[in-house]
Amino acid sequence: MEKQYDVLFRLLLIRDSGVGKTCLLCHFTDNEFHSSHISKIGVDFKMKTREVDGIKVRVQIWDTAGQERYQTITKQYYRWAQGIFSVYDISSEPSYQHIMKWVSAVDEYAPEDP
Ligand SMILES: Nc1nc2c(ncn2[C@@H]2O[C@H](COP(=O)(O)OP(=O)(O)OP(=O)(O)O)[C@@H](O)[C@H]2O)c(=O)[nH]1
Repeated sequence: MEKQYDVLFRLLLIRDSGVGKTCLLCHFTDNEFHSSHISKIGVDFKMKTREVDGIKVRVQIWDTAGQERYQTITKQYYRWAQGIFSVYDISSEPSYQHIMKWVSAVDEYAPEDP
């Protein structure tokens, strides 16, 4: 059977509820946009594979719930992420201002060099 990918990257999307993390991911993987907002429970992921210079690169992107009540669960996923995207809503100043809260969480739970 042909190898599906040569390298795998695990990436994570974090930050406040409703900033558009799920939409960003759906657009990247499926080129879709959903106008409804159903708050995520816990975590979910999508994958996309692209060939770069003859190497099949798969990205597995984990989408985390932004609501405070799920933070205990979602922070468990920081530790094995190779990259973390900090997403905010450009039309919401508070969502931008919360950056320090999320940076502190990354410092605490992610590996040294995510
Ligand atoms: N106008 C506009 N609306 C957007 C955009 N991105 C997301 N939305 C809307 O914002 C709302 C929230 O988007 P989601 O992607 O569900 O937000 P989320 O960050 O995943 O939310 P949680 O799952 O609660 O953490 C939805 O109603 C989307 O349709 C955008 O680029 N433009």
